[in-house]
Amino acid sequence: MNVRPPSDPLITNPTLAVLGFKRQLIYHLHFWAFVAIAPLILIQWQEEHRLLSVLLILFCLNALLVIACLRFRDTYFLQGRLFPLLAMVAAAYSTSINGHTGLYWAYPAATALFFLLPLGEAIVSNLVFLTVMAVVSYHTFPESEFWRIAVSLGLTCVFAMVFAWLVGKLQQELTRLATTDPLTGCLNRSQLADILNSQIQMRERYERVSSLVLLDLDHFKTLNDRWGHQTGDRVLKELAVRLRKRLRDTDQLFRIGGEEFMLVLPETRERDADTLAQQLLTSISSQPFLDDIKVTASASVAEVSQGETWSVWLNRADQALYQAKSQGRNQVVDARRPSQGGSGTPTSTPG
Ligand SMILES: Nc1nc2c(ncn2[C@@H]2O[C@H](COP(=O)(O)OP(=O)(O)OP(=O)(O)O)[C@@H](O)[C@H]2O)c(=O)[nH]1
Repeated sequence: MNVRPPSDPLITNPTLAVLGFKRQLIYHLHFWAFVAIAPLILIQWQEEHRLLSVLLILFCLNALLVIACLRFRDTYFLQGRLFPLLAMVAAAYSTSINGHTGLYWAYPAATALFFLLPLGEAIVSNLVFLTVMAVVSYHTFPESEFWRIAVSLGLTCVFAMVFAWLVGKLQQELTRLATTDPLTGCLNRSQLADILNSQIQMRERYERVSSLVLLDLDHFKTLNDRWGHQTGDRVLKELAVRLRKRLRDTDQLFRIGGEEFMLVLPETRERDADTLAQQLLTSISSQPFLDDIKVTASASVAEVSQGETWSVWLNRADQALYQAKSQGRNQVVDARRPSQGGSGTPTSTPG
């Protein structure tokens, strides 16, 4: 898991907000576990439980390393795998030699697993842990107590699992809500910079070329005025469906303004993006929306160029779209390259 911390306290990217939450959780679990466990090293050492003391020393060292890596290197040391392993082994061993005083630690250990490991891994680890604890308890405590321990520890695991599962689902749902446009289901602007930047990196590192298409409905204000805002909304919804039908799984569709959409097309040269844009404009103009509303759109195409930033790339596409509008609409204009002077290249107008 990448746990790069958000440097800006006013985060606008939902993915970064979730990473920030996970980072805090990992940080606090390790910090407070360290505070609670460190004194026990001395106590167990004085009681001549050397092996347990060594396990606790390893646990505390791991906690310190995780905290230091998060703080100074923005990485998650060994992906948090050592905490659950050491906590489970130490709790089981401590129960076998200390009885109840060791058993108490099994409860926080079982709970912590669900917040540190991916859910599937946490469930498997906890099943192993429960089995080990059941065997140890069976040999350490009277039978009546063994059942109480098995059921109460099992119930603790179920509660923690349900809670962690729901928090995970809530995170996913909130991220989805924050990254998509509720009307059309397209991506909104929140991840625009990240996604364009990732295409730029593909260009810089692997010479893989992506293009973007901006598409804007023509005279949408007139449509709204004539048919009403709700009908306008339904047209936008239908437009998103038509666009999505024509795209590949790897393409991404954004709604970046009222009636303006952006398509990010990985591994696509300007020529092919232009062909696609032409086909999209034809599919919009040739078939009326909601059965009898005729609509046209204008589009621009821009292939990413060496060394440009996402905002320059988008700005080139914007200029070309402006040109398509000013030249009469219902047409595609290819953006001029940074090295080229003059204006963009108009391509054919759909029939
Ligand atoms: N129905 C609906 N209308 C919207 C929404 N968002 C923005 N609009 C409207 O879209 C219209 C955009 O108008 P303009 O920017 O003038 O663009 P246009 O009329 O399409 O003109 P050109 O782009 O120059 O062809 C405005 O009337 C906005 O109110 C929306 O979510 N639903």
